[in-house]
Amino acid sequence: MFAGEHINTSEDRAVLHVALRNFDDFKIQEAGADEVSGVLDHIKEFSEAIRNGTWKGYTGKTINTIVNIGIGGSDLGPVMVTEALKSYSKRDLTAHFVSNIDGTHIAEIVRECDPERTLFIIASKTFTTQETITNAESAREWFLSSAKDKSHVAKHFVALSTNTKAVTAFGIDEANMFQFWDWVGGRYSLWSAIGLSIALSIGYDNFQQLLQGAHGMDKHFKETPLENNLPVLLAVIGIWYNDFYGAQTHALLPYDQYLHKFADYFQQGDMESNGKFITKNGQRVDYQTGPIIWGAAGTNGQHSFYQLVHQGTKLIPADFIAPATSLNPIGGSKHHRILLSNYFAQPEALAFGKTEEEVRKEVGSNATEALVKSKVFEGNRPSNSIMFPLMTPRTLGALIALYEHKIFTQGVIWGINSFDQMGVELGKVLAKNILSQLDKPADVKGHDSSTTGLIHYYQKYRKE
Ligand SMILES: O=P(O)(O)OC[C@H]1O[C@](O)(CO)[C@@H](O)[C@@H]1O
Repeated sequence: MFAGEHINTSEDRAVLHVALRNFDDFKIQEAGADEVSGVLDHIKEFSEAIRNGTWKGYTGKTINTIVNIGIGGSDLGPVMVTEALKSYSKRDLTAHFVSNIDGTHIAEIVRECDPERTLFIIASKTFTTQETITNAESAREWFLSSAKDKSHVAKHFVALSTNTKAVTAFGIDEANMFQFWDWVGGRYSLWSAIGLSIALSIGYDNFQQLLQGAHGMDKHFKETPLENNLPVLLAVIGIWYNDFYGAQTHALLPYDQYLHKFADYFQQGDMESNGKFITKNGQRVDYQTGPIIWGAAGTNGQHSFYQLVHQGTKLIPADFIAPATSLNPIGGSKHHRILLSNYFAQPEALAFGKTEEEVRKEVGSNATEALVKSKVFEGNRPSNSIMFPLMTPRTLGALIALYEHKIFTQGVIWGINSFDQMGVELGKVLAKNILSQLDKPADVKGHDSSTTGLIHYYQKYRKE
């Protein structure tokens, strides 16, 4: 990866998100790698102009709302990071994120926007993604219904993409396009121009700190012997439970409200990378690959799904993640001490459980056998605990890079290509065909009876 070899073999591409946060440390030979700092300068200049109010909207007012329109890697990273670093954000610059093709998503967001003061950021590596382009067109329509004049689009729409031709065809000025390169995978793109909404929200200096933190983890990953290498340790522990103990899922459980989108983010990061049954050589694997990633923040999960984690029939390895210090130490950090007492208690309960003997002592001799058994915790349920001093941009950068390299290491061990995503294509192709058949029942052809029946039902009951 660091050498710039085309390890994304199916697409014949290098995988160089590490080049986006390199700071001239590693020598990387790949077209575009020397353009990274130029794009960072563009991000700096633009984010400062928006934040200090020198960039004005079409009526001369400053921008107070940004709307990132993107999906998958062009959405989840910016959403997760702006939430995680909200404490560092410019509070009078509201950030919204539109991703879903469901019109409700954009309709509800633009309700909260003033066209004179809103900047739309169209984030799409390919600039062909149906959801993003449709949402962007609707945003432009909404904007022009107030602004009237197409020349005003330049003040309110920018693009983050590798596809200059499609961006200019959409009507966005090339000067308002932030470039990146095909060696940046979508789910590894928050470090690139796709991070513009992050820089706008937390400021360029903090964005740089985020990159620095990731770079620190890159160096650790590249230079540390395997037995002390954090991404490698996480990777092999994960493989141990996945491949040798039959664990189907892996839970990400941050005890930090700011990380409430962390599991969503790594659902794509991990499952789109390692959800594959074919090796790089085209063989079908005869072992398990990527786990199902899921999770939720804080103690909320304890009051919903932890019952199954503690006493269910499934083995669920989990990562518990927490900062030692809260950015909101209200009540003299009363909340944080309670939160952390739970963060410490849960892995302990999972590991050591409660024996039948202990339960008997607790419930007394009058308790029924059924009650005794229902209170037993078998224990021996595995978890990793990750703790850091404080949530800062630098720490978050390192934390994200830790998981990125964990996923990469697992992919290498499983012999799969963690950097393509062929599995998302079939659904897209079928949907395109179905879209062309939705108008008339007579057009619905070539499907199984279930699909045909469903489309006919829709055609009968839809109201235009
Ligand atoms: O940035 P783009 O090209 O719009 O793609 C969005 C997302 O779609 C995918 O290609 C497939 O879901 C992701 O890998 C990617 O992050």
